Amino acid sequence: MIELKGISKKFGDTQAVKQVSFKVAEKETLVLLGTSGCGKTTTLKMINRLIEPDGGQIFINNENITNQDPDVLRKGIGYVMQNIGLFPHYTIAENIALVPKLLKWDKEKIKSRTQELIQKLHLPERTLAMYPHELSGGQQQRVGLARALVTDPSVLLMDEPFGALDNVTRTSIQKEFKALEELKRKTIVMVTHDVQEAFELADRICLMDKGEVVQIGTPKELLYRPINDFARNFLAGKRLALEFKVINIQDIWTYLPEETIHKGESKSANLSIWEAMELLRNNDRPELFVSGADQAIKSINFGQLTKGFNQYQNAQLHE
Ligand SMILES: Nc1ncnc2c1ncn2[C@@H]1O[C@H](COP(=O)(O)OP(=O)(O)OP(=O)(O)O)[C@@H](O)[C@H]1O
Repeated sequence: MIELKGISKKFGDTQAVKQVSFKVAEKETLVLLGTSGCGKTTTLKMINRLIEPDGGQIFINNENITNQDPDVLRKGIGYVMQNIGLFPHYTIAENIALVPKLLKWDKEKIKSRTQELIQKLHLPERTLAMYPHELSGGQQQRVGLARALVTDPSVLLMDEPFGALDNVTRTSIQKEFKALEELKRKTIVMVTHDVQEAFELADRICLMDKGEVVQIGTPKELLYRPINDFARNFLAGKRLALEFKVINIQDIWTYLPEETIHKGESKSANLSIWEAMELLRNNDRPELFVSGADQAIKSINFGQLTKGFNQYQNAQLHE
């Protein structure tokens, strides 16, 4: 659990962070979202004391971090830096082994954990002997993640972890990231300026502006209950795409046709509207069978899907 209470930081005359407070529950992913310069990175770096706040308090697992030795604190927190930050003159294996060596792990333990991680992150074995510049951006990003995960810390801080990637690589790594079991056990604070990415990966989003928190809430809360014009305008232009990603079949269940009997294969109602549309687009048949709570099955076609979604959307906006 991470808790920030009234955290502030000034650089000269610039109030980079002003009275920021939030709580991140165990195993939750909180995404700090906002335009460039709004104080996201400064906030993140205060959690591992790379920057010291001028005021306020930070607790990790109920312990005030100012009472901890910063080096010990940092060794216990995984950190994925902006622009990856691998050491250019160290091999990939050496880059991953940095913190385990500081913690005096024996060679065998480092080797077996490194092997485990590169498999999970789909990095070819031969990359271990290579240097960062010999790897693609996507591969470097995976190494950055491996380095942050190697000691299995319960807390992970990620600063624009996919920022250096082109759109296609970015989308595929985001998907893998979401599916990685190891990350589901972690309490994560992640920084991004990319709205789509925030909505894809966050349990809750902390929207920031000019060093202050504007709104903290689930993706659905930000979409349907924006607290002010800034929050509303921040999502403008991307609303529909975000709704397709955030809303799933279970959400619109009551607006879909009656249940049916079907013995064959069916898809889970956890499918997002977007995923359901993709499946329907690539389906041989015009309908898709989805199974909701209590194993109830519904058959939906494209028209029924969009109608159900529109009804759900109207209900949200007029609630
Ligand atoms: N070391 C520093 N010295 C002086 N000013 C700084 C320093 N670090 C950050 N700032 C200023 O503090 C403000 C917040 O910066 P910060 O890097 O936290 O924003 P950000 O939201 O992470 O932006 P970006 O996405 O561009 O990294 C900015 O105005 C920035 O110029």
